[in-house]
Amino acid sequence: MCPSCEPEAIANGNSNSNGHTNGTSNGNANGDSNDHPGFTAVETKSNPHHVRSNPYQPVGDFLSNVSNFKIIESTLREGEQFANAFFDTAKKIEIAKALDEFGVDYIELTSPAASEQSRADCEAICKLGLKAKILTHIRCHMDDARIAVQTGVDGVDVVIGTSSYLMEHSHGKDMTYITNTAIEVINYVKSHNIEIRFSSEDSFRSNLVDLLSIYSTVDKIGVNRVGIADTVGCASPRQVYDLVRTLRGVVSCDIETHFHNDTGCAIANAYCALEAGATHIDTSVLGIGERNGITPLGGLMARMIVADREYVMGKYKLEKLKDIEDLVASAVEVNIPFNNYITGFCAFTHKSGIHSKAILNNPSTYEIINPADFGMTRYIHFASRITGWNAIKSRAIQLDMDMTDEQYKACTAKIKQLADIRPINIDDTDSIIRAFHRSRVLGKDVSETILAPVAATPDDVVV
Ligand SMILES: CC(=O)SCCNC(=O)CCNC(=O)[C@H](O)C(C)(C)COP(=O)(O)OP(=O)(O)OC[C@H]1O[C@@H](n2cnc3c(N)ncnc32)[C@H](O)[C@@H]1OP(=O)(O)O
Ligand SMILES: O=C(O)CCC(=O)C(=O)O
Ligand SMILES: [Zn+2]
Repeated sequence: MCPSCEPEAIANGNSNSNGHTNGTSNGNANGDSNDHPGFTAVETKSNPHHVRSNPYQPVGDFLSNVSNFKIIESTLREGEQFANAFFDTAKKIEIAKALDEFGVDYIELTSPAASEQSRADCEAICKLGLKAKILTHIRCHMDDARIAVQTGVDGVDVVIGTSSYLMEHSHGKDMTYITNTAIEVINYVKSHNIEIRFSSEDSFRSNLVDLLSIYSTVDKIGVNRVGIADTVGCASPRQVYDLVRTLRGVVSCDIETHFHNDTGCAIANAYCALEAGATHIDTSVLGIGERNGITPLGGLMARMIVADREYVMGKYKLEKLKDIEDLVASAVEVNIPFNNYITGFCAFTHKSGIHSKAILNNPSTYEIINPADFGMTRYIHFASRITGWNAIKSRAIQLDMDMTDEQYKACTAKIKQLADIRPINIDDTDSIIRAFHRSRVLGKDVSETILAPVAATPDDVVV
């Protein structure tokens, strides 16, 4: 974050120019994605948000788990499948501890069959004594199962593809073989008193009868969970709802769901799965995973806090989200996207005059999420041609420059005059406010030194 955007610095009017010319930076190669040039942290008249009855509140449904779900955090499994990911042992431990502190229910780790170091890391994380249960993710194969149960994990997630694509081109096995092997692997893992989940890879391109038949079989032999996976990201929320609701009527065990984001539905699909009765959602930090990844932890939190704030706030340490995202972003060498849920640099920045005025009166007007719930700050952007006088008034008051409403409006017109010529920043706006206040309110001469930095040409700004 740039020094000029520190809330304290802004609140006492000591903002510094950082050389940026506008407030629409969307991050750069230096990881400098949190700049807020021209923005100001604001105290609003009503902060925190008003709680009003919400006409879009989830429809009451006794099968819905929108207010009672668990997170299987897979940054250390699915996330390791992200193109840029390499986590050494120390980094895996740091991430596992951070996720545990955040409050995720499960942490899923790469198969110990993947490599000797993967196995050793799995053992090391199991020995940390975290509150979260530790899972590892294996193929539906006895060789993998034998290694997994020796690692000290609390549970094993078994997966095998059931779509014709995968049965033909990946493992080459038919449903009879899959069912028999699944039964053998499940019974073996269960005999070690370890949690067991059975999942069909590529569920949404699998035959529905095949799916329900194998889930019913594994449910009867006592799996803890079955999993539905949208491996290629093809499912729509409605398809998810239908499949999960159907499955809910077939099995009595928990239902885990896993959604890839190829078509941008990963969060919506997770939400619909919960509405339909799924119990567990797979996430990864920033959504990292194969291709463009899966349901992001932060995005899921954003969605769920709107549905049931009390449940989410009571269970997860939301103020730790940004640190976890920074940790993972740096480990895999990416920037946090400018439009990231909750933590993107402009997630709580209000720019247009109409929005800013209403936000200053009551943040619920244009915010569905209270940034303070995540330890984040709300900003008003007040350095552009679309800034209104209410925003300028709030900035002037922060700077201790009281004026009449007519003067604020005239001052705003001066700011717009310059902003029509070139992008302006926080210093430009502040200089105009100061110069305007000095000349119009205090009746003093405005020296060139005050006007110089703000003017595109000496005649641009005349107060
Ligand atoms: C959709 C997902 O994300 S599933 C999870 C993906 N995770 C991983 O792949 C974990 C990391 N993987 C690895 O390290 C390796 O792939 C290993 C160790 C698992 C296997 O490595 P290799 O033996 O070299 O095989 P390779 O990776 O080339 O091919 C996968 C093998 O698993 C088999 N296979 C694939 N999926 C499954 C499955 N779900 N259950 C059982 N076998 C499977 C394939 O038939 C193939 O076997 P074969 O070519 O030896 O007959
Ligand atoms: O095990 C699962 O349920 C999901 C596996 C996976 O990553 C996928 O299918 O995309
Ligand atoms: Zn996946």
